Amino acid sequence: MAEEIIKLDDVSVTFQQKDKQVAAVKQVTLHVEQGDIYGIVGYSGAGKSTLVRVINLLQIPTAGRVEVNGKLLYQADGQQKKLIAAKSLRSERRKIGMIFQHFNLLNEQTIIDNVAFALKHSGLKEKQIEEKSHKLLKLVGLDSRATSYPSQLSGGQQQRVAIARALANDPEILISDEGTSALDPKNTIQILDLLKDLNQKLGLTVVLITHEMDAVKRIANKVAVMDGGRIIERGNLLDIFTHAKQQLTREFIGGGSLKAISILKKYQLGKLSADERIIQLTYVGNSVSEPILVKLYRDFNVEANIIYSNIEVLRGTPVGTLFVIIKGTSAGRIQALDYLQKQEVIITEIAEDELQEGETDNG
Ligand SMILES: Nc1ncnc2c1ncn2[C@@H]1O[C@H](COP(=O)(O)OP(=O)(O)OP(=O)(O)O)[C@@H](O)[C@H]1O
Repeated sequence: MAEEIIKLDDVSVTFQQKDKQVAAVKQVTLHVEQGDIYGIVGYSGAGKSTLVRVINLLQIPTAGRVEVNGKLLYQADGQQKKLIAAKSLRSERRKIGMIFQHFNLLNEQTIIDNVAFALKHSGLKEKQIEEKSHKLLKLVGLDSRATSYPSQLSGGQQQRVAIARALANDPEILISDEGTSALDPKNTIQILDLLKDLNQKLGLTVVLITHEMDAVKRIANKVAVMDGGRIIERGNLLDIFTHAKQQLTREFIGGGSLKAISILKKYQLGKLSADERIIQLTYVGNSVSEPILVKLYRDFNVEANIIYSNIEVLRGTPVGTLFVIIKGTSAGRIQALDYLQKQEVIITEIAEDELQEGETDNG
């Protein structure tokens, strides 16, 4: 197991507003391993920004423990609160880069000066700062625009500059707080791919806050879903994708399971006879579908009717989902599932009550 570079334990953040308290983060424990691209998704107001601001103590928690890069930054034991000294905090913060939705560049300064600005307190000489700034701009593919001003660049290019600036002090961690939310789809993909590239090239740990699951599907290896200040579900991307337990997680994942369940409900396909079951088959990489289902019939006398099929790409790997009704004797069905498991197909049985309560209409 890689080293845990971010350890938030039992962290709560409560804001005091005029006449009420807002519990933005409630007893959240989140451990991020070095080299992770950890996606944190949730609707607006779920507490994502507040939680990640705790990582570099831009937000001091009300309770809990914060350890980053092996250093204890904050700990609250009852009324006793321990906060790292201001000077050490400044130096620890340099190891944590951050990018935001609105880039936050200095508009009256050139691109290179925007990057150089972050090196002001680095102890480097002017010449070295200039060299390093060029190197950083090269890393994000923008060295040729060094003397341009932010307004002369596209949104995607401006975010690249912000990334170069965030990397100026060679951080171990990069936090992206909705870093692609203001970008069009093409620029979003380019920025996400750049983050993945930096993760691989530099071993940079990335914490990716977003309300767009597609961003997470493209680059994250782990994901946590936040709702009402809590993490309601977490895990590695494929597990969450194939075994989401919470309805909200399924809403975020979208695609496969929600659509299939809505079709099953709409056409009342969930009303099964005693020898039928609905199963979800998920397979990674290689294609399954027809030949395997034919084999179920031939070898185990189990019929399989496809209700819904879908392919998604997770971190560059195609992942197929099939919803099928299988029909056969109990023994035949057991053999069939056993066979599918041996083909490395992930099997999830869909409980009938999931298909009967309430209505979903997701297309
Ligand atoms: N400085 C603050 N003072 C008072 N309440 C705050 C403050 N910052 C955030 N909140 C409240 O805390 C809750 C969580 O906000 P937060 O910004 O962390 O959510 P989020 O999931 O990041 O959503 P968004 O994407 O809209 O920023 C919200 O109810 C918000 O109004």
